[in-house]
Amino acid sequence: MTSDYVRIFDTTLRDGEQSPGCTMHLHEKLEVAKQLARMGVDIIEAGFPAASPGDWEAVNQIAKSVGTADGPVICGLARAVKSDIEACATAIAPAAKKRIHTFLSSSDIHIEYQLRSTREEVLTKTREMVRLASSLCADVEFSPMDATRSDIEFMYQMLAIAIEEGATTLNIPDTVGYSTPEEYAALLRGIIENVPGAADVIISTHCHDDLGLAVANSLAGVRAGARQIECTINGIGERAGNASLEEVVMALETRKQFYGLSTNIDTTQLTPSSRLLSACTNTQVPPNKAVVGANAFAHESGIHQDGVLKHRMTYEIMSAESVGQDGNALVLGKHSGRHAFRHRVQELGYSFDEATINHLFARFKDVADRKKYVDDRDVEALITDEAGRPSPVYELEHVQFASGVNAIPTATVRMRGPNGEVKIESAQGTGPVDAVYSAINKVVLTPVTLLEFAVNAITEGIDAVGEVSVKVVEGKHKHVRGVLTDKAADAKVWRGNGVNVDIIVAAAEAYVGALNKLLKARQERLKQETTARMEVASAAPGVDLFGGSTLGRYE
Ligand SMILES: CC(=O)SCCNC(=O)CCNC(=O)[C@H](O)C(C)(C)COP(=O)(O)OP(=O)(O)OC[C@H]1O[C@@H](n2cnc3c(N)ncnc32)[C@H](O)[C@@H]1OP(=O)(O)O
Ligand SMILES: CC(C)C(=O)C(=O)O
Repeated sequence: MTSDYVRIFDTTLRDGEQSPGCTMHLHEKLEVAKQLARMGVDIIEAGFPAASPGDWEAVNQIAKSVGTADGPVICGLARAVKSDIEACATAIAPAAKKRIHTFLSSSDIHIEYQLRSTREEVLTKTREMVRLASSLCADVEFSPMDATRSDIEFMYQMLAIAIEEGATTLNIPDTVGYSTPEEYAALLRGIIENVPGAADVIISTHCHDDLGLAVANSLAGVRAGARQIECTINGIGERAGNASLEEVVMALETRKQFYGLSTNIDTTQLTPSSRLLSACTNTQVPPNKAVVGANAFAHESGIHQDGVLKHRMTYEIMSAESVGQDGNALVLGKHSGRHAFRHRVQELGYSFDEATINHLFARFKDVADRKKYVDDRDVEALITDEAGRPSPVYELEHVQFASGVNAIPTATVRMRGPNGEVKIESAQGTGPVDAVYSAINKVVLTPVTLLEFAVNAITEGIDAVGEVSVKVVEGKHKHVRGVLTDKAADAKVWRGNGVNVDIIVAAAEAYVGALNKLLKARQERLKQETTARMEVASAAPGVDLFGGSTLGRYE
């Protein structure tokens, strides 16, 4: 039975629940079933009623509350066993549209070892049990379990019997995920061509992912004429799982011209469904999971980000919004480029000239080299740090330090001074920060008092960016917990901030920042004093113009 419509048969609540650790409580199964209905699946396989009273109850509740006339078909699974089929029939009874799905192995390995039976007995059982199911429900699906490892002629016989006894859907399971797309397509074509009546029933795919081919096999199946795909949210299921619903649906949707097929799925419900299931089963969706993974629409590398900023479709084949994700994301990291960085800075509400962007970008790369994720707070921290920084008197070009248990904390700094001169100094200290500050003091030669030193982690995690803020005053003074106690109590306090993944480097940057502000202010003061003296000198020749303190004295 071919048309251009593919039924989506969701088995999250049956095969999906067979995933180790994915068992759900009744209320969770109900919630998931409601979401599946909202999303527009055609059939919900709600469980295996004979498995336990709890599963019977879950199937029955779903049949009652989700199996409405305009809702999905509610299906239950049953072995080719009378009591299983009867339990299934009673469980699904309240649904407006219902289906019994019964199965029996067709492969010799299953028949001989698992069923401890014979081909003849299996054919008889198929006839009796499909007949029973059909007597209880008009809509019957039959699966020859382990179809892809079965003798093909024998399976044809089994399927023909199932059709004769009323099966309306033939599901062809690749139970152990053994098939390849070409083989699976050939298998389905063979069934449609060779099994009497097969062209008049719905052929269905049910593929497992043991070789990572479940989605590819399912798609090959619909190319070969299948019009039902059995699949699960997030691809959960026995062992490596089933074909993932979101992947098959989006493959059909995105490649509509190629497949020429449609489904009833509201694709914007894919991510909400994935998240609901994830919460109910307490399992994380891998970030790189197609369609619903956190990284499915995240671009980290500069070339891709630049492309996406210029035109989304350069690197996206579907939109994040079309599958219910919040939107795409340009994730800043060490592979990012200037375009993405500038874009993020603008998104954060800042605008800078090209030179500043380039400077910020260089600092960002430095952070990104040492940090796995650079988030908005990191970028904001860099911007704030940059904005509060006057053009430096001293530039900290290099800082290195050594510290440890029973080690003498030692630091070396290389700094460029106001006239472009480079100075290198080393010092020891009580700890690495003290050693770095002592080395900086040896370069700057400006007596100061450190009033406050505070460390703050701006972002979380072991690779977080740290911020150090310091307060200094000019000269050597006494203070108690940052409050000056001597005659300089009203001295101007200079603040500095440093932001870096390395807290010692952040401390060095903060200190140099505060010193620069102090020295800059003094330069300004001196300039004003000089201008005033010049004016006096031109009015009274012979006066000593530079009798007071000078910046040069400290250098
Ligand atoms: C590929 C699939 O996903 S198939 C579905 C798998 N899902 C499940 O098994 C979940 C629900 N299952 C259960 O709760 C239990 O297995 C039950 C209630 C169905 C059966 O439990 P038990 O009676 O204790 O049997 P157990 O599970 O140990 O063994 C399975 C029996 O079913 C038989 N069996 C397996 N498949 C079928 C079948 N399609 N039709 C008839 N009998 C079958 C086995 O041969 C075995 O029979 P045996 O006891 O005569 O040796
Ligand atoms: C019951 C059948 C359809 C099954 O789950 C399988 O064979 O994998």
